[in-house]
Amino acid sequence: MGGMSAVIDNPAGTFSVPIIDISPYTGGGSASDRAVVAAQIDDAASSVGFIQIVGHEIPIAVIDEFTAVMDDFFELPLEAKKAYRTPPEINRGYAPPKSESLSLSLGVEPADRMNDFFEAYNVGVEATAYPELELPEDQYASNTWPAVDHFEAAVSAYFAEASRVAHTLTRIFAEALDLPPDFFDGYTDHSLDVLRMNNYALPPGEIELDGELTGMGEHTDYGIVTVLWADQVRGLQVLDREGTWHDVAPADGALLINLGDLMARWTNERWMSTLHRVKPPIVDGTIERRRSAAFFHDGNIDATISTLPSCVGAGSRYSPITVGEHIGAKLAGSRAGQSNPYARREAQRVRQAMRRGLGQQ
Ligand SMILES: O=C(O)CCC(=O)C(=O)O
Ligand SMILES: [Fe+2]
Repeated sequence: MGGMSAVIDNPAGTFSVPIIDISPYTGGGSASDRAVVAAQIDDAASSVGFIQIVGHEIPIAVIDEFTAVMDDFFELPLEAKKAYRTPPEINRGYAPPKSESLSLSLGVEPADRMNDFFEAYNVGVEATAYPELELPEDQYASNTWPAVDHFEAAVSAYFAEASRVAHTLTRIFAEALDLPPDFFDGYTDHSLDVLRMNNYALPPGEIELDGELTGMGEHTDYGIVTVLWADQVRGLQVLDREGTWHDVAPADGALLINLGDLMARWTNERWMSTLHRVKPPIVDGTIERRRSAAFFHDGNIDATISTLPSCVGAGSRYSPITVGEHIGAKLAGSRAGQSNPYARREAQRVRQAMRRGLGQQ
């Protein structure tokens, strides 16, 4: 297939990402209102793995200020942005276009290894936030803040809100999985959380368009749950259980959430860590700019994730793993170009979808 091909439209009525109002948990609802939300989450997590949430109560002003400083940063010249690069093993700061390959986080080798054209800026939880715990400073690394007016304050304000939403979600998950309400607290009280701000844009003439170029390669997210803010420019695609990719964009005011690998491991795949990717949205032969921000709630680095007793069923598909081991192998794939040998199940699904979907790339 020569050149870049178009993104497919969703076949009408066959796939949708459910919208769930979580206000009974954020605003105080009755036990029965909450039980309804938990049941909806269980259903969506089992069938799609991507959910739109409303009632999250992140103030619009926080989101507006956050996206404005994100834009201010990405508008800087490339050389200025590169001053904020960090070594691949430190998941912080600026990542230029084509410096990462998400499909290597799955052990799927793309033809041209580093072909994801998104650029990103990462901030995360620092070891100094928990002085009594002596957390490893390479994973809980210090943030670098770019010299952009108001950036640190606006990003930190959004980070705190996204973190609150992620913790609320784990409360809902506990109820949905018939666990004690505080079940996840002991796994997430110094959670290794990272906010990745993504910008998908190609400066004219800078990067050759070829058949391999992609916005962000197919991947599953690594942790417990991702809270994803995205603008409404198309590009994000989600793989359904039958192996078909579908365009997904958030409804007005909604945040997308998706479950990561650790939740799939915990639930023995009762809940799905859904494969997704970002295709370049091409309008009149040029790539339309798109932005997103993924808040990854990954759990305590020293927590061990073993299949929940209620989900073992006929046997567990996964052996216990620590959050640190799992996230380390994933990041070595995406950021340092070392193909992840542990993601055989996900890689197999991607290859199957590639074979089945040759006409729909
Ligand atoms: O840009 C998007 O909508 C998705 C981003 C994403 O999947 C990620 O950062 O892990
Ligand atoms: Fe993702």
